Amino acid sequence: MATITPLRPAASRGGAAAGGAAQLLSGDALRLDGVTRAFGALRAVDDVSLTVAAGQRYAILGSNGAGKTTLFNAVTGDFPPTAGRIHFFGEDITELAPQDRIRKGLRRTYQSSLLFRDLTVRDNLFLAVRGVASGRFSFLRARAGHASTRATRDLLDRARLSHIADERVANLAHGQQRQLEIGMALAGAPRLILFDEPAAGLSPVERRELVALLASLPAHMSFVLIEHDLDIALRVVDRVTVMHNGRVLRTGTPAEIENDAQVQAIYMGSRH
Ligand SMILES: Nc1ncnc2c1ncn2[C@@H]1O[C@H](COP(=O)(O)OP(=O)(O)OP(=O)(O)O)[C@@H](O)[C@H]1O
Repeated sequence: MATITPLRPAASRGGAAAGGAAQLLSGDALRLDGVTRAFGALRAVDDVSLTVAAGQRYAILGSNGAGKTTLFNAVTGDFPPTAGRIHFFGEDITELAPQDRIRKGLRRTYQSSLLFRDLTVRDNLFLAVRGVASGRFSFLRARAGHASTRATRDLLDRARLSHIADERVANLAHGQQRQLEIGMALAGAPRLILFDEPAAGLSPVERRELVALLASLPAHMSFVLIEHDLDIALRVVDRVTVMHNGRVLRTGTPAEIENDAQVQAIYMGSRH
């Protein structure tokens, strides 16, 4: 297997060299202690413990049904854990409603698109900005120069979509739609974003654009990525957890995971 070089090693982002950003990068963004989610007799997530440091980029790998999306649902509160605790920047959020987790700076994207297909790229981002700001979606147009309009312009830049700002979403290529979903997750200064298979269905060119977009996210922003494409996952993250049958099989650096015999046997043998 080819050696994969991370685009931005963790050491280049944190520590004293980061100056004012160092404070933002201290501590843990997310800590899971024995998180379990049962559906009847099935333990879709079974006693998972892991820590995502502030500013860290993290990947969850695993074959179909390993429990990756269920783990995201436990963190966001969509399907709260049936056992275990979740801490977000030091605060226990296990019992919080999903909307309250969003207010604290937690975001996610979904495997299936939640975009408004008949609206433009700009309007989708505008609604995301307004939704986060007010705690609900607002269809009122802000006047030009309003903070929401400025924030929308900033998101267009961040998501690398300024050149198609006024295009209807229905007319976008699949890769551009996934970029837009990432742009919407960036609304309202998130502290941690959970990306659920952002590269699914993308062409090789679109995958390169996605990797560049993820690598360009602000250094203080932590993210956790579910990804089947190992090359993408290992290029953009600092740390990896491999899940199997709801449990943690292995946690380590991309290089450790890449060279782990058990991971290769269980995960890479079934990779698609
Ligand atoms: N709402 C639910 N009710 C019952 N079972 C569920 C529910 N959600 C997930 N499961 C089951 O939990 C297990 C883990 O599913 P999950 O979607 O978390 O896996 P995954 O690793 O994300 O898989 P994939 O890569 O295919 O998305 C599966 O057996 C699935 O059928």
